[in-house]
Amino acid sequence: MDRDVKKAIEGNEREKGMEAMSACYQGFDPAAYLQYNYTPPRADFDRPDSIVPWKLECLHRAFTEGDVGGKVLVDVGSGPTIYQVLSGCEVFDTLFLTDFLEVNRQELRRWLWGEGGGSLDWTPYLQHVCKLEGRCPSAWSEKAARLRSVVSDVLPIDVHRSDPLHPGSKLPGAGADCLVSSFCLESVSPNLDFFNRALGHIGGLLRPGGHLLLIGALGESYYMAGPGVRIPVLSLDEAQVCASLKGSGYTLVRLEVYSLPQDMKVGVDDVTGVFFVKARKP
Ligand SMILES: C[S@@+](CC[C@H](N)C(=O)[O-])C[C@H]1O[C@@H](n2cnc3c(N)ncnc32)[C@H](O)[C@@H]1O
Ligand SMILES: O=[N+]([O-])c1ccc2c(c1)CN[C@@H](CO)C2
Repeated sequence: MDRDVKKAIEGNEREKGMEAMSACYQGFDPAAYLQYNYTPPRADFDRPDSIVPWKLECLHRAFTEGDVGGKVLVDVGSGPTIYQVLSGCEVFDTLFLTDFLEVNRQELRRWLWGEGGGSLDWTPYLQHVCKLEGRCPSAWSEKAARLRSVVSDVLPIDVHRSDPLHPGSKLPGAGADCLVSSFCLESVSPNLDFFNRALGHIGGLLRPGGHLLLIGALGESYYMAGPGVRIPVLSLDEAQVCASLKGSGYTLVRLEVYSLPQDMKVGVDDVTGVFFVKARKP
């Protein structure tokens, strides 16, 4: 087949895949998503084996062990959540939160700068991270103020575009010093080729020597993002995650894996594990 024709077909196939995934996300319900995943048992701060405390511990350690630093932190595919930057906001003074959907960007703005506060009370999260930092949990309002003071903007993003951030919103300087992204790439990629390309696209936002903190689902094929809103997920295992990072040129610093206890399987997805990766872009 003629090379140009093949390329056109491939390009057309990619566009169709992106359109199909975008269509899935039109029903995304931030409040439901938060209820499904960010309330007990998955977010039970009295249970050492709960998923969210595990994620917060991984992030706290990664941001505070001394090798991560700079000015700009970008969270890729923030969704309606802020937990993923509660440690990073103490290290960086310019943060960008990003998401594909306006409903999620609105949810973030409501918590950050709005009156109503948002769909979830993040106070227990702020208190828990204060404890991890050796601070009194009552310092949670100072942490909230810090986060609000360093978030520079809430930006649209599409990881399937070679330049994921819209042209107008260029990052300052040579790009981000650190990227964090949780449950995004595998949840928006129809197949492994999309996943690997998206990993490459977000890598373009990161300066050489910068760090990537990636949280994701293992063994997951779908998740519910609202009543009747079923979103397909690329099912990954640890070996594939490591292979994709290597293929994207990263140096793996650490991979940690959480296996879900039975009572963390609450019927909103079929996830079997969660990975946490700290990697460095050479
Ligand atoms: C499973 S949610 C993860 C939310 C949050 N980071 C967390 O840890 O719970 C996946 C997110 O990816 C966003 N998303 C969907 N398509 C995207 C795309 N093409 N590029 C970037 N983000 C996308 C969705 O809007 C959603 O907020
Ligand atoms: O347990 N959790 O903390 C948690 C949080 C978010 C998500 C999951 C689990 C599993 N599904 C993903 C979507 O692919 C979203």
